[in-house]
Amino acid sequence: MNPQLQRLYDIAQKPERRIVGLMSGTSLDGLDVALCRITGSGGDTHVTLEQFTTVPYDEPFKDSIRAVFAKKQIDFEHLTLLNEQIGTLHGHWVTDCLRTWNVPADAVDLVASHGQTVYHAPQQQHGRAGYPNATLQIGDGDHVAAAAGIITLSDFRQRHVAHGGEGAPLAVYGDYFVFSQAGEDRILLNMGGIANFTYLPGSLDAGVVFTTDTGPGNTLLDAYARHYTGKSYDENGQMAARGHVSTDLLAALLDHPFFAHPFPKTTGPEVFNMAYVRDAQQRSLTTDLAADDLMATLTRFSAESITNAIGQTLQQAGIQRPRIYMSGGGAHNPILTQTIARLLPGCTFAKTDELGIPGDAKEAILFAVLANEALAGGSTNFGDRQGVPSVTMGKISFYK
Ligand SMILES: Nc1ncnc2c1ncn2[C@@H]1O[C@H](COP(=O)(O)OP(=O)(O)OP(=O)(O)O)[C@@H](O)[C@H]1O
Ligand SMILES: CC(=O)N[C@H]1[C@@H]2OC[C@@H](O2)[C@@H](O)[C@@H]1O[C@H](C)C(=O)O
Repeated sequence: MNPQLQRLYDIAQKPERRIVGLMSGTSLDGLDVALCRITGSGGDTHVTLEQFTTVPYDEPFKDSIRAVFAKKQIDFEHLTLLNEQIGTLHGHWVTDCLRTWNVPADAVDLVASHGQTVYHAPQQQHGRAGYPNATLQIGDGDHVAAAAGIITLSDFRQRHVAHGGEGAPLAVYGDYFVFSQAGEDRILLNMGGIANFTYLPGSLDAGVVFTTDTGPGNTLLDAYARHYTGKSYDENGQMAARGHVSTDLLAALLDHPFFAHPFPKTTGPEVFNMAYVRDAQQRSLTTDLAADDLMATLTRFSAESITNAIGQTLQQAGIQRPRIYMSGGGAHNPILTQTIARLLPGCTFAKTDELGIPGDAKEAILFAVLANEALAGGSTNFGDRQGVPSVTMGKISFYK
């Protein structure tokens, strides 16, 4: 037998696994690296976060990714080169982090690598007859494994798509396994570039767990902060706080087929980008809006699209007063979080940090949990519903 197969078999049988989760999201701020200790699987999963850091991307690297990111037309050679380069870099950064943390590579069982989404194309978005849901992540897992010297699971989204999903949100699985609490209806709201949420019933019934993207989180705020100030985001919502919301522009921003499409649904910067905002400004005759007013309106747009989606879900499911746990970079934006709280007066709010998981680390931890489930779990039945197929995910790369 291939000794690596034996190693994989042994890892699957261990009472406790050490897994490094890697996530690079739509904000392109850097690679989130979470060293996790995981016991159990499925509803018995228990995660201890041992170490966490974000390896920041420098500007040339961000620009290099932006050249192929969420664009219909790109330089295909550049995409091909990036697939290998990102995998190798991510693998080396794992090695660097482990060295900093004084953890030898052979004390780690697995790397769980999300890669970099470069194009997300659910059917409801591309609308092309005869083509399925599709999504593309690059940063090849074989390169991560070879550079880190650790067995790697990667490319998690494809099996979700192969079983009828849109390839996202995947957080629902980790959220259900790690954060479900008997007796408390919970919403786990993640505000990254794109926002999404998971509804976790206090009944713990996997068959009614629900998830969807809601639209933009920070992606438009970041794009315009960069445009106006050269900084990568509107720190603490300072610009938005100075501005006034344009109700005309807000109405135009909310007037898009994505928001009318039934749940669950996913999206990305392929739709929510500066061209989207410019189009809404033209339709609402607000092209000369001041920078602060535009930021205030875009922040309100993110908040309102999030709360509309949560509000509709609560109504449909007959849920009264859930507790909402926020995570992702948007949870650091007080204008965004205060607006959300104002728009959902029946709910109580906290951060996932209160549950022992730092909000900035949550998505990287999620992929460690998915890798754990691929090896040691797989028996949870989420029912035969769109959006949460009952599958495990991740492709295996040996390191030699
Ligand atoms: N202090 C802050 N004030 C305002 N915004 C902040 C602050 N800190 C972080 N952010 C926002 O959070 C973003 C990073 O969020 P995060 O790391 O969750 O995104 P991501 O993982 O790339 O996204 P996705 O979940 O879409 O993949 C920043 O680009 C910024 O918009
Ligand atoms: C295709 C893709 O990469 N989608 C991301 C993105 O970022 C947030 C939102 O859109 C979410 O659907 C997803 O990531 C998280 C980790 C998820 O799958 O749950």
